[in-house]
Amino acid sequence: MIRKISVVGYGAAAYLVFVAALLYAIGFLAGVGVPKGIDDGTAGPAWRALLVDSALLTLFAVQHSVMARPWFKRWWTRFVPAAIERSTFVLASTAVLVLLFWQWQPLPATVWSVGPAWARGVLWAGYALGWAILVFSTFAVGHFDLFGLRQVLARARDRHYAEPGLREPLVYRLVRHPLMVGFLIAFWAAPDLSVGRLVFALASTGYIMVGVRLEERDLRVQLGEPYEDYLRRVPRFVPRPVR
Ligand SMILES: C[S@@+](CC[C@H](N)C(=O)[O-])C[C@H]1O[C@@H](n2cnc3c(N)ncnc32)[C@H](O)[C@@H]1O
Repeated sequence: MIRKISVVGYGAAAYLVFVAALLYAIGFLAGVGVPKGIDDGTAGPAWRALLVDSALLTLFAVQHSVMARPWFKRWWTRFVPAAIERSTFVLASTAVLVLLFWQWQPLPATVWSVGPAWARGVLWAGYALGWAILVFSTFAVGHFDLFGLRQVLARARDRHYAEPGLREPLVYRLVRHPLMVGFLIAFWAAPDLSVGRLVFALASTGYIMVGVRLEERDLRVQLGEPYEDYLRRVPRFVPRPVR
């Protein structure tokens, strides 16, 4: 009983800290409502900031790519109980994000600053829309599986947890990676773009381009012909025009 409570508690704690980190990310990029935004802090030499920021972004990409691969999951579930594997992934992602928010070095020089109030309004709306698409897509593809909650609850009920098969709800019928589309919109819809935010947006966009290909390669193996068919029917990022 104590073991089951600990498993559920661990899963719930991992989920809650991740949600907190995601909320912080929204404020961090926008530079509002958080103690330290992406352009805050004392600007040191640009070369040092570039080095530190690139290292932080690389750490996130490596953690996310390696820990999400099936071969890594097979290996480390020999040490970590399968029920908390996803929650531990979520917790590790949060730890890297916190490190990034904390250690990010500002590069505050302006790349662009949009003048007209209406255009700024459109970009702020785009920023909000990007995050909304992202959150909506997590629920479409399986919010509770994605963040490890279904896995810990299955363990608490002595039920077998089976990974969900191919899903094509709502937005996943329009594009294969709506969640990443949400990120891309949020990263680029900036009324004011500093060099630091440009570095963040460029590196994240590059990583998304690589990350989705790794995910698709795994899903081809995992889901077989139905996924091959899905790849043929549904575009990666940009919906096909309605005919
Ligand atoms: C963070 S989500 C991102 C999903 C997708 N790349 C996107 O941008 O919307 C990653 C998880 O979604 C799962 N996934 C992606 N597409 C899926 C689909 N069509 N049906 C079921 N699971 C999917 C992957 O197996 C992976 O565990």
